[in-house]
Amino acid sequence: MGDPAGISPELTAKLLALDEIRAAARLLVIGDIRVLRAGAAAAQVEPDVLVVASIGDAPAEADRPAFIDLAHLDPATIELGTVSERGGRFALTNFRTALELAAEGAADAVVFTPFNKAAMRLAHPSYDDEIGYSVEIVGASGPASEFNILDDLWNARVTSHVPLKDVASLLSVDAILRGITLTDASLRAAGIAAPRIAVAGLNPHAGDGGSFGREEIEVIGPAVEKAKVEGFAVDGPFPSDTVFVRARGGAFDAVLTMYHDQGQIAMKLMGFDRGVTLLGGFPFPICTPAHGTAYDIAGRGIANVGAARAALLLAARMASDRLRGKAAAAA
Ligand SMILES: NC(=O)C1=CN([C@@H]2O[C@H](COP(=O)(O)OP(=O)(O)OC[C@H]3O[C@@H](n4cnc5c(N)ncnc54)[C@H](O)[C@@H]3O)[C@@H](O)[C@H]2O)C=CC1
Ligand SMILES: NCC(=O)COP(=O)(O)O
Repeated sequence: MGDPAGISPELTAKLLALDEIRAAARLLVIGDIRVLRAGAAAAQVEPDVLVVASIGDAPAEADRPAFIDLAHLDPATIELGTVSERGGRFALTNFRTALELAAEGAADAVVFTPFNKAAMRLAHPSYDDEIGYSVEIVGASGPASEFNILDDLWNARVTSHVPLKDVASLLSVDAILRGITLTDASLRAAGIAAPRIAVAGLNPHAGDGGSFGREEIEVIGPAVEKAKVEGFAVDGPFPSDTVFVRARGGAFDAVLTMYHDQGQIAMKLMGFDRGVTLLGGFPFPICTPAHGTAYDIAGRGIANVGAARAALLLAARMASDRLRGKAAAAA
C-alpha cells in the first residue's frame, strides 16, 4: 500500500475487489488493515482478504489475497490530501517489506500504489525516488531506470527525477548508451524479441542542424551510431514533438527520451488511465501506476483504477514469464 493521504488506499481496495486481479497472481498485500478498510469504504467495495500478521502465517495455497497487517497506522491520524512524515513512514515500511520479501525469494514481483515523494523524504531524508531506494534495499547488478509503458509502447529516459536545468549537462554518450542497453534488455525480458528503439533529441526540431543546440550532433547522434555498431536496432535522434506520433503508429517499440516530461506528457496524453511505470534493472519487476497520489481527489472514491490494474497485470505477466524461463532453463 502506498501513501495513505492520497488515493492509494482506495486504489488498493478497488484492485483487490477485481476478480481478474485476484486471478492474476497470489497476492500478498502489505499495509495496515484499518487503512485498507478506510479505502474500501471510500471506494464502496468489499475486498475479501485473509488478514495475517506475517508472511509465515500466509497459507501457500489460498482462495483469497493475504493481507499482511503490520498494524502501524491508524488512518484517523492522517489528514487526506496532506503530506506527512507519518504517511511517508507507512508507505516506506510497506515498500521496504515488499522489496525484502522479493529479494529473499518469497515474492516474485512488487507492485505499489502511489507514493508521495515529499512524504517519503520526510520519513527518509535521503529518499530521492523509488529507483534510488530500491537500489539501497535490494542492490542492482547494473544500471537501473524507470520505464513508462502504455499497452505495447515503452518510454525510457536518460535522466529522470532531476531539475530541468541540469538535463543537458547530464547527457553523455555513455549515459545514452546505458539507456539504450537497459531499454533493449528490459524489453527482451518482457517478451519483445527484437526491440526497435527510437532516440529523441533534446532541442526543438532535434537541434535543426545545430541551429538550436548541439547536443544532437555532439552527444546523442554519436551515442546512437555507437549503439548501432554494437548491434542494437536503434535510430535517431528524432524531434521529440513527433517521435511519439510515429511510435504510436507502430514504428518503434520504445522511445528513449532525454528527460522525464519529454516522454511522460506524450504517454499520459495517450493513455492516462492505463499507463504503468516499471522500475527496470532489478532481479524482479517493480511496477506502479504512472499517475501519482492525486491528493485533490483522495477519499472521494472516484480515482480511476485502470493504471493500477495495468501495473499489477504487467508485474504478474513479467514474473510468470521469468518463472517459466527459469523452469525451462532448469529442464
Ligand atoms: N506511482 C507513483 O508512485 C507515482 C507517484 N507520483 C507522486 O505523486 C505525487 C503527486 O504527483 P502529481 O504530479 O500531482 O500527479 P498526480 O498523478 O498525482 O495528479 C495529477 C492529476 O491527475 C489526477 N489523477 C491522478 N491519478 C488519477 C486517477 N487514478 N484517477 C483520476 N484522476 C487521477 C489528479 O487528480 C490530478 O488532477 C508526487 O509526489 C509524485 O512524485 C507521481 C507519479 C507516479
Ligand atoms: N513512484 C514512481 C514514480 O514517481 C514514477 O513516476 P514517474 O517518474 O514515472 O512520473
